[in-house]
Amino acid sequence: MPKAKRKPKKKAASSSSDGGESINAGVANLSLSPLNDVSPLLLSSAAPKDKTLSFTIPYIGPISLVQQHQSVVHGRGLVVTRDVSAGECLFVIPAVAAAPIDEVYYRFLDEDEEDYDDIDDDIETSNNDASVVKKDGPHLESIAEDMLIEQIQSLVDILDDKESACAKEDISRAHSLLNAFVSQMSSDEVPSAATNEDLMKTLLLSNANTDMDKTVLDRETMLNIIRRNAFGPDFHNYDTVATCWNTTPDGKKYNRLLGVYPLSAMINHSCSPNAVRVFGRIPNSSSCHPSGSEICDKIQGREVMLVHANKAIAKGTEITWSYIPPSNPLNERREALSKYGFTCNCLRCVQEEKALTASPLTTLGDHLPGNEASMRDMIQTIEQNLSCNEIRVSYASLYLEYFNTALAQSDIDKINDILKLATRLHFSFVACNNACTEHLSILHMCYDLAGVLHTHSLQHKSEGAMTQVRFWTEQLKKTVMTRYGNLGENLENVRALMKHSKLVLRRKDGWYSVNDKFI
Ligand SMILES: C[S@@+](CC[C@H](N)C(=O)[O-])C[C@H]1O[C@@H](n2cnc3c(N)ncnc32)[C@H](O)[C@@H]1O
Repeated sequence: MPKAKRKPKKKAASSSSDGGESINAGVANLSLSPLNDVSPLLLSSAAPKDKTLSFTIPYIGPISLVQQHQSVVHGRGLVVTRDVSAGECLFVIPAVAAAPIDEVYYRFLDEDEEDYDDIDDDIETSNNDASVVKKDGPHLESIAEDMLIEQIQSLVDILDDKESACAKEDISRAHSLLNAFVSQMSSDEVPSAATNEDLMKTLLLSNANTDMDKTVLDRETMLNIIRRNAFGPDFHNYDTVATCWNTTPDGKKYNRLLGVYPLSAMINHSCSPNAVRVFGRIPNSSSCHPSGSEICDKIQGREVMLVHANKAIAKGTEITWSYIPPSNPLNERREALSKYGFTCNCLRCVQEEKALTASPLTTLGDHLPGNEASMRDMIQTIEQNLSCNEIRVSYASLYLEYFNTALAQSDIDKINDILKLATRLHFSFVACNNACTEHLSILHMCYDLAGVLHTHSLQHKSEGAMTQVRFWTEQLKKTVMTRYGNLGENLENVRALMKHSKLVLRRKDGWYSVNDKFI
């Protein structure tokens, strides 16, 4: 199915001077009660089985927002306020505004196609039934964006209606949203206003009673900000979600489509980051204990972003994550990041540049897609001439492609060979990009292959491969717990999460490598 591609979402540079402080003030106002464990949020919409677990949302952990700080790579950024260990939760926040999945789903199924004709030029019709119109990814994306704008508009109306007794939480969300938007505008674009409410009205209300003859944040500007800052679907792009919704009777298995998270927009990029984010839904139960119970009612059933450290972070160090899929070579990452308006000079980029310059092979030749021998040649070149963690991680997609092709006609020698290569790749991921999507893919594959070797050894009464199985179980468990939190140290939870990530990552045609989106 041909797709009209949207530009990747871009995070904008921000030169506003007041946005950071306002958001900082917002953070200070949030509840700071001790967090025991939020990881059950990831597992189901039901209440956690363990009644002793409690958590506080929003949870703001050992982080602080700083501006023009020596340890921050650019502008504002988040730093940790104490030493943090791998897997520790840094913060958990709900979206300030989000496209509610249920409503998007029903609108997706019901919406009159003509409304989206302008952006949707390749609607697929079913071969069997010409009356069934199948809608595609761009169509779905525009529904999600429309709904997000509606949400934003309803928050704005809250500020416009001073008489109404709005919930404290809604007003604070509206202020957060304002800060998020203002922070994405340059200072000369931001009109002067006496109060936040006036500024919000000036920026967003079409009937604003202000001196401005037109709203500054019109629909197009708002869409631009959303596209640069909102977080879209994880694991999947809009096309895969649309396909699932078109083909599965009860296809509404996705939790979240598009949300704005102002605090997260303060995080700068690194190709070798120290943080990773996942999403979960707050259970519809009374088991969350926010500082105000009014907030608790409001956030039940809502999606939250959970951010964990993926390695140990020393006090005062900046928190970073990757804006782009991390397992691309240096030149491709640079090109992708140029759209965000900067060149990354993180340690991984520097090391990779050094390795490529020092080697007689400054570039690696193209491999023939699907050709096992040519992929193997390229991997051999890497292993013999350029072997370092950074290079290996940067060619992880090639390794994955090779593994998938080679495993299609697997024999035991090949499996052993692949496990050896994958072991090196695993440790390179631990060093450069611990617990990212591709890392989990590799680990699931190794775990499965160790199982195959073990079965083979039992059948052939050769030496058991149990040590391999134990090793990969431990590696997988550790990585899952880093990515998704400590899961209450509950092995059942870890298993459930491992099952979940395997389901998402395993495809009919092999292990999944992320091309245009990342999680
Ligand atoms: C989401 S914002 C991050 C917060 C930003 N520092 C601020 O002050 O608003 C993204 C912008 O920060 C800058 N940025 C992020 N990571 C960077 C990096 N590694 N090197 C240089 N600039 C970076 C870029 O201007 C990018 O468009």
